[in-house]
This record gives sequence, C-alpha cells and structure tokens, in this order.
Amino acid sequence: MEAIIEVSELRKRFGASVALDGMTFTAGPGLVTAFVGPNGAGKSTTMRVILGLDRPDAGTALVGGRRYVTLDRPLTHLGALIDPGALQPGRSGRNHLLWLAHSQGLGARRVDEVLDLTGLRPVARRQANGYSLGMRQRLGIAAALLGDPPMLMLDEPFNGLDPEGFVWMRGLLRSLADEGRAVLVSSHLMSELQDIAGHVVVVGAGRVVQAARTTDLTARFGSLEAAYLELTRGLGVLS
Ligand SMILES: Nc1ncnc2c1ncn2[C@@H]1O[C@H](COP(=O)(O)OP(=O)(O)OP(=O)(O)O)[C@@H](O)[C@H]1O
Repeated sequence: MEAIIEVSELRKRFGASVALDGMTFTAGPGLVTAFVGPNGAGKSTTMRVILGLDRPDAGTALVGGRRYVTLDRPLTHLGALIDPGALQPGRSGRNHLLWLAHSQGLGARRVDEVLDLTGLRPVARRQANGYSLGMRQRLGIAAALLGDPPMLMLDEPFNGLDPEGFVWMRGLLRSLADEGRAVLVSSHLMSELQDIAGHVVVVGAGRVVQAARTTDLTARFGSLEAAYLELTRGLGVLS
C-alpha cells in the first residue's frame, strides 16, 4: 500500500460550530508532515475523521487510497496516537499491547520489540492506568508502531515527555520518515517541528491556510514559529 494520507474537501459541523471547512491536504511518503494551527482549528477532528471516529458532513479521507474503516488489519497500514488516556483499566502496558497485537494477527515478539523501541520494557508489567503521562504517551506510540505501518498519524506526540523524551521523539520521527513512511504530526511545538518536518500544513478555522516545504517557510519568515504566527494571525477561535 502506498504511504500517503489524503484529505479532500472535508466539512464537519458540531451544531452551530464549524470544525472543518474544506480541509484539504496530503501527507506523503518519506516525510514528517507537521500539522499545525491554533486551538480549535480542526486538527484533531481531521485525524478522527481519517480514522472513521467522526463522520464528515462532506469530503473524503483516504489512507493509501482506501478509507481506513475498510482496511483489513488496519494497524498494519496506519498507526495512530490520538488519545493516550484510552486504556483498559487493570491491564499492564504489555497486556494492552498483546491484546491489540492479537486483534491484528501479530505475535508477542512484535510487542516486545515496540516495548524496547519506546523504552517501556522496565515498566511493561505494571498496570498501565498507573503510568505517568509520558509513559502513557510512549505506550500510545508503541501501539501505533505495533503493525510496522507505512503511515503514522500522531496527535501531540511530545505531550508529557521529559527532555530526554523530546530528543528520543525527534529521532524516532526522523527515522520513521527516513524509512519511507508518511508521518503526520500535529503539535504546537514549532521549534521541535522545524528540525524534523519536511513539509508543513498550517490550518486555521477548519481549512488549510498554507501548505509548504519547511525550508521555504523558514527562508521566507525566518523561523517556523514566525511563519506560524504570521499565517494564523486572527484565525484562532480563542484569539
Ligand atoms: N465532539 C465535539 N462536540 C462539539 N464540538 C466539537 C467536538 N469536537 C470538536 N469540536 C469543535 O470543533 C472545533 C475543532 O476542534 P479540534 O479539536 O479539531 O481542534 P484542534 O485543532 O485539534 O485544537 P487543539 O489545538 O486545541 O487540540 C472546535 O471548535 C471544537 O470545539
């Protein structure tokens, strides 16, 4: 399956509030694509629509040319980190992953590999609902990596990580893209994204205001943060 996430003309209302207003962009292979915009711009809603967790009023969201909900063993195509708090009470981190792996026809060996990749091996047998925020975040990343998918979609992956975790996450995202995967990352941390993202999709009020190569934006505005502030001026629902 080709590593490409494509959203086209997505529209979504929640009552009177417009969450998506023609959201259109592509996250392609071999790149970290940064998905940035003010609070309420529609990033999480877009990711939920891609996963089939929210139904759009109009438009399409495709992963490798297919709707996510039609995929067989979906974790082997697209790994996603959306809500690291979503854990079954009482399960250890390892059991949580084993349960997910089983649902995808994957074995225990892959569970141990992703526990090592995310540094969770020492706490793998502890109850996951007692994990710190950073440990939950790592567990969510482990789950996203479980199926060795060609596409990844991570909502705020730096949340809760400590400084060593930031360094680790930057390296991980870079290496996933270098392996040819399409990696879509939403974050408010422009300085982290500037170093790792090849492409940036800036959104505001439910639509794309700019999609460009990171180097083009930094050449034009001086830094990704300066580009972001200029391009999203007045677009935050809270501004
Ligand atoms: N389940 C829901 N019910 C009602 N409104 C919702 C719901 N989910 C999202 N919205 C609204 O849709 C808009 C887009 O929200 P969304 O969470 O997608 O933004 P975001 O870009 O991810 O923001 P943040 O950076 O704060 O995470 C907001 O106005 C939000 O209040």
